[in-house]
Amino acid sequence: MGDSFIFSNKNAPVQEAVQCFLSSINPDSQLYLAFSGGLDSSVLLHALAGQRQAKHGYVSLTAIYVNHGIQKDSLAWREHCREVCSSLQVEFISIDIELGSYSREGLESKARKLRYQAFESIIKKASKPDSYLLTGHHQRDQAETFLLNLFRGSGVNGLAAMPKVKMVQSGDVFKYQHIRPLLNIPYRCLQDYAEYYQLRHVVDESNAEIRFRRNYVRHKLLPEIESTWPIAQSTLASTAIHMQEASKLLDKLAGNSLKQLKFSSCFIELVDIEELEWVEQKNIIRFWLKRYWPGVVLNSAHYEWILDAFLNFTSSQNQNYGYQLSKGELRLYKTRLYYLANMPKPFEKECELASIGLEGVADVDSERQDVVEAYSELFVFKNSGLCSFSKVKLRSIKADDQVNRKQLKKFFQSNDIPVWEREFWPVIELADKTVFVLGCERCADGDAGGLKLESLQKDAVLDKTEQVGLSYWQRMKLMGIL
Ligand SMILES: Nc1ncnc2c1ncn2[C@@H]1O[C@H](COP(=O)(O)OP(=O)(O)OP(=O)(O)O)[C@@H](O)[C@H]1O
Repeated sequence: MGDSFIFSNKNAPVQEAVQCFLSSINPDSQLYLAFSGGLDSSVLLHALAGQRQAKHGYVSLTAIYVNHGIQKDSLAWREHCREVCSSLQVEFISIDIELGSYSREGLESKARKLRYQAFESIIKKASKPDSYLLTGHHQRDQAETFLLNLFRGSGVNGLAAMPKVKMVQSGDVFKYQHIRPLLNIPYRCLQDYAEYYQLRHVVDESNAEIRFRRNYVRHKLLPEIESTWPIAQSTLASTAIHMQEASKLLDKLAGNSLKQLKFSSCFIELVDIEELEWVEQKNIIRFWLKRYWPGVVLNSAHYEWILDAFLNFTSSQNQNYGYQLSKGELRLYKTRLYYLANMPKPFEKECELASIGLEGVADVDSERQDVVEAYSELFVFKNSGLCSFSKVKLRSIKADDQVNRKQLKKFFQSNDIPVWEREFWPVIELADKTVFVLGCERCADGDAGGLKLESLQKDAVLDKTEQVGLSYWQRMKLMGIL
Protein backbone atom coordinates (compact mmCIF):
# COMPACT_ATOMS: atom_id res chain seq x y z
CA MET A 1 0.00 0.00 0.00
CA GLY A 2 1.63 3.23 -1.13
CA ASP A 3 1.47 6.56 0.62
CA SER A 4 -0.89 8.03 -1.93
CA PHE A 5 -3.47 5.32 -1.19
CA ILE A 6 -3.25 6.03 2.53
CA PHE A 7 -3.61 9.74 1.87
CA SER A 8 -6.55 9.42 -0.46
CA ASN A 9 -8.18 7.06 2.02
CA LYS A 10 -7.79 9.69 4.67
CA ASN A 11 -9.48 12.24 2.45
CA ALA A 12 -12.39 9.98 1.72
CA PRO A 13 -14.63 10.92 4.70
CA VAL A 14 -14.62 14.63 3.80
CA GLN A 15 -14.98 13.97 0.08
CA GLU A 16 -17.79 11.47 0.58
CA ALA A 17 -19.69 13.78 2.94
CA VAL A 18 -19.46 16.65 0.45
CA GLN A 19 -20.36 14.41 -2.45
CA CYS A 20 -23.32 13.05 -0.54
CA PHE A 21 -24.53 16.60 0.08
CA LEU A 22 -23.97 17.75 -3.52
CA SER A 23 -25.80 14.76 -4.94
CA SER A 24 -28.80 15.52 -2.70
CA ILE A 25 -29.41 18.98 -4.14
CA ASN A 26 -30.76 20.45 -7.28
CA PRO A 27 -27.93 21.52 -9.67
CA ASP A 28 -29.40 25.05 -9.86
CA SER A 29 -29.04 25.54 -6.12
CA GLN A 30 -27.25 28.54 -4.66
CA LEU A 31 -24.71 27.61 -1.98
CA TYR A 32 -23.44 30.14 0.54
CA LEU A 33 -20.47 28.98 2.54
CA ALA A 34 -19.81 30.69 5.86
CA PHE A 35 -16.08 31.04 5.38
CA SER A 36 -14.04 32.18 8.36
CA GLY A 37 -10.72 31.13 6.85
CA GLY A 38 -10.28 28.64 9.73
CA LEU A 39 -9.43 24.99 9.13
CA ASP A 40 -13.04 23.66 9.08
CA SER A 41 -14.51 26.05 6.56
CA SER A 42 -11.31 26.02 4.45
CA VAL A 43 -11.63 22.24 4.10
CA LEU A 44 -15.31 22.50 3.25
CA LEU A 45 -14.67 25.24 0.69
CA HIS A 46 -11.91 23.29 -0.97
CA ALA A 47 -13.94 20.07 -1.14
CA LEU A 48 -17.01 21.88 -2.44
CA ALA A 49 -15.10 23.86 -5.05
CA GLY A 50 -13.30 20.73 -6.29
CA GLN A 51 -16.32 18.47 -6.51
CA ARG A 52 -18.66 21.06 -7.88
CA GLN A 53 -16.25 21.63 -10.76
CA ALA A 54 -15.87 17.93 -11.40
CA LYS A 55 -19.47 16.85 -11.19
CA HIS A 56 -21.81 19.69 -10.51
CA GLY A 57 -20.78 22.39 -12.89
CA TYR A 58 -23.95 24.33 -12.30
CA VAL A 59 -23.93 24.66 -8.54
CA SER A 60 -23.29 28.27 -7.72
CA LEU A 61 -21.05 28.83 -4.71
CA THR A 62 -20.47 32.06 -2.78
CA ALA A 63 -18.23 32.33 0.27
CA ILE A 64 -19.13 34.85 2.96
CA TYR A 65 -16.63 36.18 5.47
CA VAL A 66 -17.95 38.07 8.47
CA ASN A 67 -15.61 40.61 9.99
CA HIS A 68 -16.55 41.04 13.64
CA GLY A 69 -13.84 43.65 14.00
CA ILE A 70 -12.73 42.28 17.38
CA GLN A 71 -9.54 40.45 16.49
CA LYS A 72 -6.49 42.45 15.51
CA ASP A 73 -5.95 40.22 12.47
CA SER A 74 -9.49 40.26 11.16
CA LEU A 75 -8.69 42.40 8.12
CA ALA A 76 -5.72 40.19 7.23
CA TRP A 77 -8.03 37.16 7.55
CA ARG A 78 -10.47 38.79 5.20
CA GLU A 79 -7.73 39.28 2.60
CA HIS A 80 -6.61 35.68 3.06
CA CYS A 81 -10.19 34.50 2.46
CA ARG A 82 -10.49 36.68 -0.61
CA GLU A 83 -7.28 35.24 -2.08
CA VAL A 84 -8.28 31.64 -1.40
CA CYS A 85 -11.64 32.21 -3.07
CA SER A 86 -10.04 33.85 -6.05
CA SER A 87 -7.64 30.91 -6.48
CA LEU A 88 -10.59 28.50 -6.38
CA GLN A 89 -12.76 30.74 -8.59
CA VAL A 90 -15.39 31.10 -5.94
CA GLU A 91 -17.36 34.31 -5.52
CA PHE A 92 -16.41 36.09 -2.30
CA ILE A 93 -18.41 38.50 -0.14
CA SER A 94 -17.22 40.09 3.08
CA ILE A 95 -19.43 41.88 5.53
CA ASP A 96 -18.51 44.02 8.57
CA ILE A 97 -20.58 43.82 11.73
CA GLU A 98 -20.54 45.94 14.88
CA LEU A 99 -20.72 43.98 18.11
CA GLY A 100 -21.58 46.98 20.27
CA SER A 101 -21.51 46.22 23.98
CA TYR A 102 -21.24 42.70 25.33
CA SER A 103 -20.30 40.91 28.50
CA ARG A 104 -17.19 38.70 28.61
CA GLU A 105 -19.18 35.47 28.40
CA GLY A 106 -21.64 37.04 25.98
CA LEU A 107 -19.02 37.85 23.34
CA GLU A 108 -19.20 34.52 21.53
CA SER A 109 -22.95 34.27 21.53
CA LYS A 110 -23.44 37.87 20.42
CA ALA A 111 -20.91 37.40 17.61
CA ARG A 112 -22.69 34.20 16.56
CA LYS A 113 -26.13 35.83 16.60
CA LEU A 114 -25.03 38.81 14.51
CA ARG A 115 -23.09 36.54 12.18
CA TYR A 116 -26.15 34.46 11.40
CA GLN A 117 -28.20 37.63 10.92
CA ALA A 118 -25.60 38.84 8.44
CA PHE A 119 -25.72 35.55 6.50
CA GLU A 120 -29.49 35.69 6.48
CA SER A 121 -29.61 39.25 5.17
CA ILE A 122 -27.31 38.36 2.26
CA ILE A 123 -29.22 35.19 1.41
CA LYS A 124 -32.58 36.89 1.70
CA LYS A 125 -31.50 39.82 -0.43
CA ALA A 126 -30.41 37.52 -3.27
CA SER A 127 -33.64 35.60 -2.71
CA LYS A 128 -32.72 32.63 -4.89
CA PRO A 129 -34.88 29.53 -4.67
CA ASP A 130 -33.01 26.49 -3.29
CA SER A 131 -30.56 28.52 -1.23
CA TYR A 132 -28.28 26.78 1.26
CA LEU A 133 -26.11 28.16 4.02
CA LEU A 134 -23.21 25.80 4.75
CA THR A 135 -21.00 25.87 7.82
CA GLY A 136 -17.92 23.85 8.63
CA HIS A 137 -19.12 22.29 11.91
CA HIS A 138 -17.74 18.81 12.51
CA GLN A 139 -18.02 15.97 15.00
CA ARG A 140 -15.88 17.58 17.70
CA ASP A 141 -18.02 20.75 17.54
CA GLN A 142 -21.06 18.55 18.05
CA ALA A 143 -19.50 16.79 21.07
CA GLU A 144 -18.57 20.19 22.56
CA THR A 145 -22.06 21.60 22.05
CA PHE A 146 -23.55 18.51 23.67
CA LEU A 147 -21.31 18.87 26.74
CA LEU A 148 -21.89 22.62 27.02
CA ASN A 149 -25.65 22.09 26.93
CA LEU A 150 -25.37 19.20 29.41
CA PHE A 151 -23.70 21.46 31.96
CA ARG A 152 -26.26 24.15 31.28
CA GLY A 153 -28.91 21.68 32.45
CA SER A 154 -30.58 21.38 29.04
CA GLY A 155 -33.39 18.97 28.32
CA VAL A 156 -33.79 16.73 25.30
CA ASN A 157 -33.88 19.66 22.89
CA GLY A 158 -30.58 21.13 24.06
CA LEU A 159 -28.89 17.75 24.16
CA ALA A 160 -29.94 17.21 20.56
CA ALA A 161 -27.16 19.79 19.97
CA MET A 162 -26.80 20.88 16.32
CA PRO A 163 -28.93 19.42 13.53
CA LYS A 164 -27.23 18.50 10.29
CA VAL A 165 -30.09 20.05 8.33
CA LYS A 166 -32.18 22.94 9.51
CA MET A 167 -34.89 24.78 7.62
CA VAL A 168 -34.65 28.50 8.29
CA GLN A 169 -37.71 30.63 7.79
CA SER A 170 -36.67 34.14 6.87
CA GLY A 171 -39.61 36.53 7.07
CA ASP A 172 -43.05 35.36 6.03
CA VAL A 173 -42.22 33.69 2.76
CA PHE A 174 -38.53 33.06 2.11
CA LYS A 175 -36.92 29.86 3.35
CA TYR A 176 -33.46 28.41 3.06
CA GLN A 177 -31.62 25.47 4.59
CA HIS A 178 -28.67 25.61 6.94
CA ILE A 179 -26.59 22.47 6.35
CA ARG A 180 -23.55 21.18 8.19
CA PRO A 181 -22.20 18.65 5.69
CA LEU A 182 -19.21 17.67 7.88
CA LEU A 183 -21.10 17.28 11.15
CA ASN A 184 -20.46 13.52 11.35
CA ILE A 185 -16.81 13.80 10.35
CA PRO A 186 -14.10 13.63 13.05
CA TYR A 187 -11.85 16.67 13.30
CA ARG A 188 -8.84 14.44 12.64
CA CYS A 189 -10.17 13.78 9.12
CA LEU A 190 -10.43 17.52 8.43
CA GLN A 191 -6.83 17.95 9.58
CA ASP A 192 -5.72 15.09 7.31
CA TYR A 193 -7.52 16.65 4.37
CA ALA A 194 -5.97 20.07 5.00
CA GLU A 195 -2.55 18.51 5.32
CA TYR A 196 -2.87 16.48 2.16
CA TYR A 197 -3.89 19.45 0.05
CA GLN A 198 -1.58 21.76 2.01
CA LEU A 199 -4.40 24.16 2.66
CA ARG A 200 -3.40 27.45 4.22
CA HIS A 201 -5.80 28.60 6.91
CA VAL A 202 -5.96 31.26 9.57
CA VAL A 203 -5.54 30.49 13.25
CA ASP A 204 -7.63 32.40 15.74
CA GLU A 205 -5.48 32.64 18.84
CA SER A 206 -8.50 33.35 21.01
CA ASN A 207 -9.54 29.73 20.43
CA ALA A 208 -6.79 28.78 22.87
CA GLU A 209 -8.17 30.96 25.69
CA ILE A 210 -9.75 28.60 28.14
CA ARG A 211 -11.65 31.40 29.88
CA PHE A 212 -14.22 30.80 27.13
CA ARG A 213 -16.29 27.79 28.06
CA ARG A 214 -16.18 26.15 24.63
CA ASN A 215 -12.40 26.41 24.61
CA TYR A 216 -12.25 24.96 28.10
CA VAL A 217 -14.31 21.98 26.93
CA ARG A 218 -12.16 21.59 23.81
CA HIS A 219 -8.74 21.87 25.42
CA LYS A 220 -9.27 20.54 28.93
CA LEU A 221 -12.44 18.56 29.37
CA LEU A 222 -12.66 16.54 26.14
CA PRO A 223 -8.99 15.40 26.23
CA GLU A 224 -9.47 14.35 29.85
CA ILE A 225 -12.59 12.34 28.96
CA GLU A 226 -10.85 10.85 25.92
CA SER A 227 -8.00 9.57 28.06
CA THR A 228 -10.52 7.06 29.44
CA TRP A 229 -13.09 6.91 26.61
CA PRO A 230 -11.00 7.28 23.42
CA ILE A 231 -13.99 7.49 21.07
CA ALA A 232 -15.94 9.90 23.27
CA GLN A 233 -16.40 12.50 20.49
CA SER A 234 -18.14 10.00 18.32
CA THR A 235 -20.27 8.52 21.14
CA LEU A 236 -21.34 11.98 22.33
CA ALA A 237 -22.30 12.86 18.76
CA SER A 238 -24.32 9.61 18.57
CA THR A 239 -26.11 10.48 21.78
CA ALA A 240 -26.98 13.85 20.25
CA ILE A 241 -28.55 11.97 17.33
CA HIS A 242 -30.62 9.84 19.76
CA MET A 243 -31.74 13.07 21.37
CA GLN A 244 -32.68 14.55 18.00
CA GLU A 245 -34.92 11.55 17.41
CA ALA A 246 -36.43 11.77 20.89
CA SER A 247 -37.00 15.48 20.41
CA LYS A 248 -38.78 14.83 17.12
CA LEU A 249 -41.07 12.30 18.79
CA LEU A 250 -41.85 14.64 21.68
CA ASP A 251 -42.66 17.41 19.21
CA LYS A 252 -44.92 15.09 17.28
CA LEU A 253 -46.80 14.07 20.43
CA ALA A 254 -47.17 17.68 21.52
CA GLY A 255 -48.19 18.78 18.02
CA ASN A 256 -51.01 16.24 17.97
CA SER A 257 -52.26 17.39 21.36
CA LEU A 258 -51.99 21.03 20.41
CA LYS A 259 -54.41 20.49 17.54
CA GLN A 260 -57.11 19.77 20.14
CA LEU A 261 -56.57 22.99 22.09
CA LYS A 262 -57.40 26.64 21.87
CA PHE A 263 -54.17 28.51 21.38
CA SER A 264 -52.57 31.30 19.44
CA SER A 265 -49.08 32.77 19.36
CA CYS A 266 -49.93 34.54 22.62
CA PHE A 267 -51.85 32.06 24.72
CA ILE A 268 -52.64 28.44 25.34
CA GLU A 269 -55.81 27.20 27.05
CA LEU A 270 -54.65 25.05 29.96
CA VAL A 271 -58.09 23.81 30.93
CA ASP A 272 -58.14 21.77 27.73
CA ILE A 273 -55.16 19.73 28.92
CA GLU A 274 -56.15 19.53 32.55
CA GLU A 275 -56.73 15.79 32.40
CA LEU A 276 -53.27 15.01 31.07
CA GLU A 277 -50.28 14.15 33.20
CA TRP A 278 -48.07 17.10 34.14
CA VAL A 279 -45.17 15.81 32.00
CA GLU A 280 -47.50 15.83 29.00
CA GLN A 281 -48.76 19.28 29.84
CA LYS A 282 -45.22 20.57 30.14
CA ASN A 283 -44.31 19.03 26.81
CA ILE A 284 -47.24 20.76 25.12
CA ILE A 285 -46.37 24.13 26.68
CA ARG A 286 -42.73 23.71 25.65
CA PHE A 287 -43.72 22.86 22.09
CA TRP A 288 -46.20 25.74 21.85
CA LEU A 289 -43.52 28.21 22.95
CA LYS A 290 -40.91 26.71 20.64
CA ARG A 291 -43.30 27.03 17.71
CA TYR A 292 -43.96 30.72 18.17
CA TRP A 293 -41.09 31.99 20.30
CA PRO A 294 -38.07 29.79 19.54
CA GLY A 295 -35.70 31.69 21.82
CA VAL A 296 -37.89 31.30 24.91
CA VAL A 297 -36.95 28.23 26.94
CA LEU A 298 -38.59 27.60 30.30
CA ASN A 299 -36.79 26.04 33.25
CA SER A 300 -38.24 23.99 36.11
CA ALA A 301 -38.95 27.10 38.23
CA HIS A 302 -41.05 28.55 35.41
CA TYR A 303 -43.02 25.31 35.03
CA GLU A 304 -43.59 25.15 38.79
CA TRP A 305 -44.95 28.67 38.67
CA ILE A 306 -47.33 27.75 35.86
CA LEU A 307 -48.59 24.70 37.74
CA ASP A 308 -49.01 26.65 40.94
CA ALA A 309 -50.76 29.60 39.29
CA PHE A 310 -53.07 27.28 37.38
CA LEU A 311 -53.99 25.15 40.40
CA ASN A 312 -54.62 28.22 42.54
CA PHE A 313 -56.67 30.17 40.10
CA THR A 314 -59.98 31.54 41.33
CA SER A 315 -62.91 32.35 39.15
CA SER A 316 -62.38 36.06 39.71
CA GLN A 317 -62.23 38.14 36.54
CA ASN A 318 -59.37 40.12 37.97
CA GLN A 319 -56.74 37.45 37.97
CA ASN A 320 -53.62 38.89 36.58
CA TYR A 321 -50.63 36.75 37.54
CA GLY A 322 -47.25 37.43 36.04
CA TYR A 323 -43.75 35.94 35.96
CA GLN A 324 -41.01 38.03 34.42
CA LEU A 325 -38.61 36.09 32.18
CA SER A 326 -35.28 37.38 30.92
CA LYS A 327 -37.15 38.24 27.74
CA GLY A 328 -40.90 38.73 27.98
CA GLU A 329 -43.36 37.67 30.60
CA LEU A 330 -45.58 34.71 31.45
CA ARG A 331 -49.09 35.57 32.58
CA LEU A 332 -52.07 33.60 33.61
CA TYR A 333 -55.52 34.97 32.97
CA LYS A 334 -58.33 32.69 34.03
CA THR A 335 -57.21 29.32 32.71
CA ARG A 336 -55.11 30.65 29.86
CA LEU A 337 -51.37 30.85 29.95
CA TYR A 338 -50.02 33.83 28.02
CA TYR A 339 -46.54 34.58 26.82
CA LEU A 340 -46.11 38.30 26.23
CA ALA A 341 -42.94 39.30 24.43
CA ASN A 342 -43.84 42.92 25.22
CA MET A 343 -46.39 44.27 27.64
CA PRO A 344 -48.96 46.50 25.98
CA LYS A 345 -48.45 50.23 26.39
CA PRO A 346 -50.11 53.33 24.97
CA PHE A 347 -49.65 53.84 21.25
CA GLU A 348 -50.80 56.18 18.55
CA LYS A 349 -50.07 55.95 14.89
CA GLU A 350 -51.23 57.52 11.65
CA CYS A 351 -51.78 54.69 9.24
CA GLU A 352 -52.31 54.46 5.56
CA LEU A 353 -54.82 51.66 5.30
CA ALA A 354 -52.72 50.19 2.53
CA SER A 355 -49.62 50.32 4.72
CA ILE A 356 -51.22 48.20 7.40
CA GLY A 357 -51.65 45.49 4.87
CA LEU A 358 -55.30 45.65 3.99
CA GLU A 359 -54.55 45.33 0.34
CA GLY A 360 -52.39 42.30 0.87
CA VAL A 361 -54.74 40.17 2.89
CA ALA A 362 -54.56 37.31 0.41
CA ASP A 363 -50.75 37.18 0.62
CA VAL A 364 -50.54 36.64 4.34
CA ASP A 365 -48.73 33.49 5.36
CA SER A 366 -51.52 31.18 6.38
CA GLU A 367 -49.33 29.51 9.02
CA ARG A 368 -49.42 32.67 11.09
CA GLN A 369 -52.99 32.37 12.25
CA ASP A 370 -52.74 35.40 14.50
CA VAL A 371 -51.60 37.62 11.66
CA VAL A 372 -54.28 36.31 9.34
CA GLU A 373 -56.93 37.09 11.93
CA ALA A 374 -55.73 40.60 12.52
CA TYR A 375 -55.60 41.29 8.83
CA SER A 376 -59.00 39.84 8.18
CA GLU A 377 -60.56 41.95 10.89
CA LEU A 378 -59.17 45.15 9.47
CA PHE A 379 -60.22 43.92 6.08
CA VAL A 380 -63.78 43.56 7.30
CA PHE A 381 -63.56 47.08 8.62
CA LYS A 382 -62.34 48.40 5.32
CA ASN A 383 -65.08 46.68 3.39
CA SER A 384 -67.75 47.80 5.80
CA GLY A 385 -68.48 50.95 3.85
CA LEU A 386 -67.13 53.05 6.71
CA CYS A 387 -63.94 53.35 4.93
CA SER A 388 -63.96 55.72 2.03
CA PHE A 389 -60.66 57.23 3.11
CA SER A 390 -57.12 55.98 3.09
CA LYS A 391 -55.64 57.43 6.30
CA VAL A 392 -56.74 56.71 9.85
CA LYS A 393 -55.29 57.09 13.32
CA LEU A 394 -54.82 53.83 15.13
CA ARG A 395 -54.33 54.35 18.85
CA SER A 396 -54.97 52.89 22.28
CA ILE A 397 -58.24 53.76 23.94
CA LYS A 398 -58.20 56.82 26.20
CA ALA A 399 -60.10 57.55 29.39
CA ASP A 400 -62.05 60.35 27.73
CA ASP A 401 -63.03 58.40 24.62
CA GLN A 402 -66.72 58.65 24.02
CA VAL A 403 -67.50 54.96 24.04
CA ASN A 404 -70.11 53.10 25.96
CA ARG A 405 -67.94 51.76 28.78
CA LYS A 406 -70.55 49.41 30.09
CA GLN A 407 -70.93 47.73 26.78
CA LEU A 408 -67.20 47.64 26.22
CA LYS A 409 -66.69 45.98 29.60
CA LYS A 410 -69.29 43.40 28.70
CA PHE A 411 -67.45 42.82 25.46
CA PHE A 412 -64.14 42.37 27.30
CA GLN A 413 -65.67 40.00 29.81
CA SER A 414 -67.63 37.89 27.41
CA ASN A 415 -64.62 37.54 25.12
CA ASP A 416 -62.11 36.79 27.88
CA ILE A 417 -59.94 39.76 27.09
CA PRO A 418 -57.15 39.74 29.70
CA VAL A 419 -57.14 42.74 31.99
CA TRP A 420 -53.76 43.99 30.80
CA GLU A 421 -55.09 44.31 27.27
CA ARG A 422 -58.12 46.40 28.13
CA GLU A 423 -56.38 49.59 29.08
CA PHE A 424 -54.69 49.85 25.71
CA TRP A 425 -57.39 48.42 23.48
CA PRO A 426 -57.03 49.66 19.91
CA VAL A 427 -59.46 52.13 18.47
CA ILE A 428 -59.52 53.84 15.11
CA GLU A 429 -59.92 57.57 14.98
CA LEU A 430 -61.04 59.46 11.94
CA ALA A 431 -61.32 63.24 11.75
CA ASP A 432 -60.90 63.51 15.55
CA LYS A 433 -63.66 61.02 16.23
CA THR A 434 -63.32 57.55 17.61
CA VAL A 435 -65.12 55.55 14.99
CA PHE A 436 -64.20 51.98 15.62
CA VAL A 437 -63.23 49.91 18.61
CA LEU A 438 -61.26 47.02 17.20
CA GLY A 439 -62.97 43.69 17.49
CA CYS A 440 -66.00 45.36 19.06
CA GLU A 441 -68.52 47.32 17.08
CA ARG A 442 -68.57 50.27 14.84
CA CYS A 443 -70.07 53.49 15.97
CA ALA A 444 -73.14 54.79 14.22
CA ASP A 445 -72.41 57.69 11.88
CA GLY A 446 -68.82 57.68 12.93
CA ASP A 447 -69.88 58.65 16.42
CA ALA A 448 -68.53 56.44 19.15
CA GLY A 449 -70.91 57.79 21.75
CA GLY A 450 -73.87 55.65 20.92
CA LEU A 451 -73.42 51.96 21.18
CA LYS A 452 -76.78 50.98 19.85
CA LEU A 453 -74.38 50.41 17.14
CA GLU A 454 -74.94 48.49 14.07
CA SER A 455 -72.59 45.60 14.37
CA LEU A 456 -69.85 45.30 11.88
CA GLN A 457 -70.21 41.81 10.46
CA LYS A 458 -70.10 40.94 14.09
CA ASP A 459 -70.33 37.22 13.66
CA ALA A 460 -67.46 37.06 11.25
CA VAL A 461 -65.24 38.86 13.66
CA LEU A 462 -66.41 37.85 17.07
CA ASP A 463 -67.71 34.38 16.67
CA LYS A 464 -64.56 32.67 17.79
CA THR A 465 -63.63 33.89 21.21
CA GLU A 466 -60.13 32.57 20.80
CA GLN A 467 -59.58 35.07 18.02
CA VAL A 468 -60.59 38.00 20.10
CA GLY A 469 -58.64 36.71 23.09
CA LEU A 470 -55.44 37.27 21.20
CA SER A 471 -53.29 40.16 22.11
CA TYR A 472 -54.03 42.95 19.68
CA TRP A 473 -50.96 44.70 20.78
CA GLN A 474 -48.79 41.73 19.94
CA ARG A 475 -50.55 41.27 16.67
CA MET A 476 -49.95 44.81 15.63
CA LYS A 477 -46.29 44.43 16.56
CA LEU A 478 -46.11 41.33 14.42
CA MET A 479 -47.76 43.12 11.55
CA GLY A 480 -45.20 45.89 11.85
CA ILE A 481 -47.88 48.49 12.57
CA LEU A 482 -46.36 49.49 15.89
N1 LIG B 1 -16.24 35.15 10.91
C1 LIG B 1 -16.85 34.18 10.24
N2 LIG B 1 -17.24 34.38 8.97
C2 LIG B 1 -17.86 33.43 8.27
N3 LIG B 1 -18.17 32.23 8.79
C3 LIG B 1 -17.83 31.96 10.03
C4 LIG B 1 -17.15 32.91 10.85
N4 LIG B 1 -16.93 32.36 12.06
C5 LIG B 1 -17.45 31.12 12.02
N5 LIG B 1 -17.97 30.86 10.81
C6 LIG B 1 -18.67 29.62 10.37
O1 LIG B 1 -19.13 28.92 11.51
C7 LIG B 1 -18.53 27.64 11.59
C8 LIG B 1 -18.29 27.30 13.04
O2 LIG B 1 -17.35 28.18 13.55
P1 LIG B 1 -17.07 28.26 15.09
O3 LIG B 1 -17.05 26.87 15.63
O4 LIG B 1 -15.91 29.14 15.30
O5 LIG B 1 -18.38 29.02 15.50
P2 LIG B 1 -19.05 29.19 16.92
O6 LIG B 1 -18.91 30.59 17.37
O7 LIG B 1 -18.60 28.11 17.83
O8 LIG B 1 -20.58 29.06 16.53
P3 LIG B 1 -21.43 27.78 16.35
O9 LIG B 1 -22.35 27.70 17.49
O10 LIG B 1 -22.13 28.09 15.05
O11 LIG B 1 -20.46 26.63 16.26
C9 LIG B 1 -17.27 27.75 10.75
O12 LIG B 1 -16.89 26.48 10.24
C10 LIG B 1 -17.71 28.68 9.66
O13 LIG B 1 -18.42 27.96 8.68
